[in-house]
Amino acid sequence: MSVWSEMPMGPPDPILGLTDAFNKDTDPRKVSLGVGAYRGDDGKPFVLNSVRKAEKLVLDKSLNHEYAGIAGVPEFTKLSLAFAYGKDSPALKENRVAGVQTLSGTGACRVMGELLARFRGKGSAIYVPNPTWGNHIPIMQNAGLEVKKYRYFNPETVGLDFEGLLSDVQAAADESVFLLHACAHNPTGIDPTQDQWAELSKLMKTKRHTAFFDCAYQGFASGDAEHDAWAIRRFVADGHCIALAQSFAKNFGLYGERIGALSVVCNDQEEAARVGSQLKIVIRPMYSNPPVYGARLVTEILSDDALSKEWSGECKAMADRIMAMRSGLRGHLEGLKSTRSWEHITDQIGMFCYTGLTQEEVLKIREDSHIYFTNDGRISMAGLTTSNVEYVAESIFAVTG
Ligand SMILES: Cc1ncc(COP(=O)(O)O)c(CNOCC(=O)O)c1O
Repeated sequence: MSVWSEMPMGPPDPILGLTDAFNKDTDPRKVSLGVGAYRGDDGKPFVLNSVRKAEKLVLDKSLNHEYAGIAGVPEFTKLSLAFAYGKDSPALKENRVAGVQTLSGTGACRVMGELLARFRGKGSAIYVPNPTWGNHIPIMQNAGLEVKKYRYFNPETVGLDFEGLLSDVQAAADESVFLLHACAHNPTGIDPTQDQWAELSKLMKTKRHTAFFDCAYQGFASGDAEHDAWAIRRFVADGHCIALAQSFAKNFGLYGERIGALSVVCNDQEEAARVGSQLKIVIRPMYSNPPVYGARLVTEILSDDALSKEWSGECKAMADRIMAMRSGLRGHLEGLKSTRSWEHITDQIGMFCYTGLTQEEVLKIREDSHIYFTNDGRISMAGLTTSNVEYVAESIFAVTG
């Protein structure tokens, strides 16, 4: 008998477990539409040329492998915040934004969860959209917060339930914390319009709520990084002291480098210094300090105008390919004279399409056609290619009519 003997087998992760099942499937027609990672039209992972150039630049510098500080590579964090808030952000110019490098977006969310539990109390609430990225819930629960849901998705219209969202924001106790997806909502692909963001900002100000933006797709949603940061910059301009999680996994294709950032807009420089010190106190005993390589790559790109421009073009190309697959999938389904409306496929934005398929339909498509996507009907659009999009449409049509 050992301390490990009684340990039960845990359930597979709903998203990553799907990839394992796909890998085991031997049917040649199989298609993986599960994990939210970009693939080219060849179905393979895509390394951006701008990243390849950054790799060479970093290599040529023969840098050492010393620890980064607890807060990470300072130049990376500075560039990351300017990327999100804008080069001319008054908040950045006034040095009132506390920022740290984190283990990608997941790490940023967890550090924020821990900070909130520490200063608002274990069991204090955080509101997340219903539905949200599956991992948000265990991240925040494990950090010691109570996860509450606010209405977000309307199954009837397969669109945003903005009235429901507003009334839940109104009904929450004053000074609540709301997690908001900055762009390309995961899993629905449905974002508020700019007018709706503006209205939400006003209401959250009245209620003195704190907005915690999770931004994992800046540039990848619309193809324009400035456009995708609109909500973040509007809230800051409206005077919100927001928190912001950033991920460079998807938009820079740096998934496995675990590069991201967490920042908090404060009232002044002195407050930012205090918040920064508390962020470091959370990080130090969690993982001490972050890996340097991803930070160096992003720094090379964001600090060089030519490389930034090249990156921007490549990120737009990724977004454009996804949009082409949206039109393709919708077009084929309509061409098959499907009885359902599939407009939402092209109305939605970013990595995912929330199809509105039931779990039963998803499992039948998986069974009959060896097409893998999550039980909630979410399709990772980057898994579609010009050679499989028709097959996927036919397989969906076979089940939905
Ligand atoms: C909203 C959101 N926040 C944060 C993250 C964190 O990603 P990372 O930790 O890789 O930066 C992700 C990445 N999602 O993962 C892909 C999937 O849902 O299949 C995300 O979607």
